[in-house]
Amino acid sequence: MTRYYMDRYLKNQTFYKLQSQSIIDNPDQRIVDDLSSFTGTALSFSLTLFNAAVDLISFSNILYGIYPPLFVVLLIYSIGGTAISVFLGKGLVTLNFLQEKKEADFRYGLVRVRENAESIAFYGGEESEMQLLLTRFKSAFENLTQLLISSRNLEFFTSGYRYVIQILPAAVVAPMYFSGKIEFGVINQSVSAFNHILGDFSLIVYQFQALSAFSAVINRLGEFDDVLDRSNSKSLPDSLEDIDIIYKDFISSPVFESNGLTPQEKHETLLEIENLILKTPSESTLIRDLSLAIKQKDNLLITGPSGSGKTSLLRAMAGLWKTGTGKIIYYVKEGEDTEKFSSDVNTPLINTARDSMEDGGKSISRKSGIFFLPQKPYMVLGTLRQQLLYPTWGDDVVPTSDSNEKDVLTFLSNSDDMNNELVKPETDDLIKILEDVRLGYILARFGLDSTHEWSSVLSLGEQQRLAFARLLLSKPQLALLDESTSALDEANEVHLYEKIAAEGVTYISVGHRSTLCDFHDRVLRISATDSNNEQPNWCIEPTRRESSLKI
Ligand SMILES: Nc1ncnc2c1ncn2[C@@H]1O[C@H](COP(=O)(O)OP(=O)(O)OP(=O)(O)O)[C@@H](O)[C@H]1O
Repeated sequence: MTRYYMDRYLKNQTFYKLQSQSIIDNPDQRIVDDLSSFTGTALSFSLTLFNAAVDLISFSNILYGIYPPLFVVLLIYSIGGTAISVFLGKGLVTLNFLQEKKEADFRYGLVRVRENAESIAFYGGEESEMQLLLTRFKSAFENLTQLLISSRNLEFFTSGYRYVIQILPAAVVAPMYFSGKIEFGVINQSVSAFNHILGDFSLIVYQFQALSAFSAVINRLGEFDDVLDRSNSKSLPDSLEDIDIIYKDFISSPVFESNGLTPQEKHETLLEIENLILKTPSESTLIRDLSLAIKQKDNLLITGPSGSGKTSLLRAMAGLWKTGTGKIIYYVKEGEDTEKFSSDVNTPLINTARDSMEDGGKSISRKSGIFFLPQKPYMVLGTLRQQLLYPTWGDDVVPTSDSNEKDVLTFLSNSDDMNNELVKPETDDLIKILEDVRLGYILARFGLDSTHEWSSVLSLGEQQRLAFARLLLSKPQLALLDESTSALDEANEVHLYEKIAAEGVTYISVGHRSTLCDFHDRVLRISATDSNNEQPNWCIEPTRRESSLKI
């Protein structure tokens, strides 16, 4: 079940949608704790139910044989008891549900302190953190108090229910003994049979607290399941308003003659954007009517004031945001995704991003030789080698310490071959790449195979260079760089751009620095939208480098 839920959670960028739109609380807790309680409790309840059924069949015969009315009274008593306990304990389901949520919120608060330890320490924010955490803890504690009070009331009833009835079998059967109808041993026999049947009929009363916790778990899992289904469902059509991401065969891409200087050289288009209107999820327009084409080695710089929508444009290109209209067309090299793209040049197979991503839930970048470097460098948990191989050779990110482990837990291993096009780099290649991005010195410090908290032990600039090392290893056709050199000095910035250009990677960068113009051919300037003005809020200009080439 864990594998099944994680699969759907990571498919189609569902984890991103859940997080960015705050659709559901604590999915991690649902996958770890709720699944564990669900399977454990479901198993133990099934066994209890089975035991009760066998018990009931065996002892009903005995009791019914001794005195049938006793059996009927017992049945009525347990039905009444069940109804009262359901009435008394009905609040427990909600309280258990909230308890799970509040404890998970508290735990998440502590995780955030751990993850942002340095920033909090710099701010000296211990007191505020303490207050925030105490608020969360208090909320969980108060809910637990309510839960205990409700449980106590229910427990009073359950105990009374259990003991008050004990006198009944003896009281009913004893006169029969004194009148000589039955033998003495039958009194004991009837008390024992009575108690067994009472236990079987009173399953709900005795297990009410466990059952209410179980229903809270079922509610949380059900809610999670619905959200995952909605996010992954093929049957849900994208609204007509959505941005379409389309893949076409690279061969079908329009061929452009390059700028008059080298007429014999031809450049294929890698990306076309047609009439794109980009909106935030809250529907405010960021970019109006954008159309552009990116051909090979035609590097574009996107600039504009903070908050104008530069990163959002990359989000739309990555398929993370779909709000708006228009088309984003990628021309993918033949063979990059042979099972999906027709080799027939005349009838190139077109897929929307939705269809494409349904196939094993792979992201756009994984499918089509496109590499995104996000604004916040991301360091995976693991060794330096795993940092470098991420995400292109993602199956190597999880080391198996025990060679038998894979055979035993086959259902846990990922059968998808993540990238069979590219040859996996050897140790020497990794060392060379580190030196290429001027990170050779961290090898001496950490080695390739020791595990560290990389986002703490590496500076931001080092993490950005490591991200470039990943890019260079993946050798994509097109790289989308979101302020990915913002923490670097100019010398390193120049060096990295020269490296990716030398690898023949076409790139689109987002950035504010004027020095970036030197590595790009055109600039797309986005300005803030004005609700009174329906004109496009962007323009494309050649950079100084491009202008000087023309002169
Ligand atoms: N999940 C979201 N829901 C609603 N609005 C959002 C969301 N994420 C970002 N925005 C808004 O969209 C606008 C554009 O954000 P974006 O991150 O694209 O800006 P940017 O141009 O890259 O800015 P910067 O240069 O500061 O990085 C901002 O006004 C931001 O507040």
